[in-house]
Amino acid sequence: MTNPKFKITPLASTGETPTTQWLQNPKLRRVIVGVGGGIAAYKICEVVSALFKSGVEVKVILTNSAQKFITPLTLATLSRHPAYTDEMFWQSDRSRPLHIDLGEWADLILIAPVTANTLAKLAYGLADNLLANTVLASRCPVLLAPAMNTDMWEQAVVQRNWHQLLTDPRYHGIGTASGLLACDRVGAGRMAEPWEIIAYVQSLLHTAGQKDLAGKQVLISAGGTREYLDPVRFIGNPSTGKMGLALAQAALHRGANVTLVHGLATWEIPLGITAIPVVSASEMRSHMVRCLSNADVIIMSAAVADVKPRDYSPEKLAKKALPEALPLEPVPDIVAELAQIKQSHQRLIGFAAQTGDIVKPALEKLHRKNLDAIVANPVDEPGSGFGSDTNQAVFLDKQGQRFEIPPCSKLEMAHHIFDFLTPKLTD
Ligand SMILES: Cc1cc2nc3c(=O)[nH]c(=O)nc-3n(C[C@H](O)[C@H](O)[C@H](O)COP(=O)(O)O)c2cc1C
Ligand SMILES: CC(C)(COP(=O)(O)O)[C@@H](O)C(=O)NCCC(=O)NCCS
Ligand SMILES: [Mg+2]
Repeated sequence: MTNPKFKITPLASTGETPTTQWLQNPKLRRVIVGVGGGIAAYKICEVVSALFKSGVEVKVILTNSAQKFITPLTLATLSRHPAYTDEMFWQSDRSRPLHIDLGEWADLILIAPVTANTLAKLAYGLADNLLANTVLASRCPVLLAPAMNTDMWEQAVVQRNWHQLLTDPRYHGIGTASGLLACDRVGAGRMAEPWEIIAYVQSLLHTAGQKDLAGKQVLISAGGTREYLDPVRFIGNPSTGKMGLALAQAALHRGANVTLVHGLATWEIPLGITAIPVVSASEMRSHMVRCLSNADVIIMSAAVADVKPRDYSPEKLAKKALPEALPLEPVPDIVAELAQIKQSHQRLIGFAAQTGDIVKPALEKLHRKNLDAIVANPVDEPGSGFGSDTNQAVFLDKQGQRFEIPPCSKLEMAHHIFDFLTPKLTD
């Protein structure tokens, strides 16, 4: 059965987790979801449903233990395919072994939750069930999202298996979060959330699992800055940092080490990203300058307030004490300063949020601030700019190359930018 391409209505934002990022035209679209026997398996129903709705074709394999937690019927119904189990693995009415068919079919295998048991099997190449056999009978990328009790996760043998597996370029790992576990412990071992897993899958379908940013340091600024007049009033802008978040996710999923300096993000930070929250432009400046020396790629997608109130009152000003005209002064021009102090091998990309003609002012900013490239972003078009989950842009570089990024998810736009930049990076 083929999967009709559904038109996706973006999920409503809760303001706490980023909404799911969709790729409109993933190059690859066949995903096997392998489910291990852990309580976090309950979250995989949402992943399977969301992937199906995004136009991805999904087939699910459940281990015997997974079936103690969720049923094959649920996952068969959500994926619109049979849910595959060890019982089917041993059936004698097939013309070809099931694990060979499934292994050849898959563009990507997601295993979530990965149990300590399945991790050990994968690390040692054991193959005593349908899932492990399918992994060995395929060559596509494998994305692992482990979940377990903290003591289990922190066992030397489990950590050894985890790190061992990730040395194989085929494997991508999301790692675990710290927080409340089902055994009431608070610690490491929580599975990544569905929105993180889904974005990772979408990225790997775009890149075919290429870790083309492995060993690279990517420094990104995101979100709006705030310049306070007193403790309750500020000059700011509507930037939510979603574009910077998408850039950070795309770079992470391509193997980079990512540092994200962000102004007041309302969303959770994905696992694996080093995040530095800031409020004002001068705080953002000091972190960007401090982190600059290690970076191979620097992307300034933050919307920095250009000016700040000249005077700051540490006490809330009474309404009647507010001045009629607010004296302003400029804030540091972060991108211009980074352009001045960066070395020639470092690539600096700016963003220009524009209305009306987006190209002319962006080109002017590219040259005036001596950037390597600029992303001209029409903030007055529907479905692009501040707060939206989609975007569109014109990418311009200082060599005069130019390409248009049509309306797409911010994650997809981030991948278009890295598709262009990455081959040009020096080793
Ligand atoms: C209630 C319960 C919860 C469990 N949760 C986890 C878990 O979160 N992570 C894990 O690695 N194992 C967990 N286990 C143990 C696995 O189910 C067990 O190791 C099983 O053999 C895993 O099989 P599989 O890797 O084939 O799915 C849990 C077991 C029970 C009974
Ligand atoms: C179990 C759960 C998915 C619950 O998540 P939730 O608090 O978001 O509902 C999360 O705590 C998790 O991923 N835990 C790791 C696995 C675990 O707790 N295993 C059982 C410990 S014995
Ligand atoms: Mg500006």
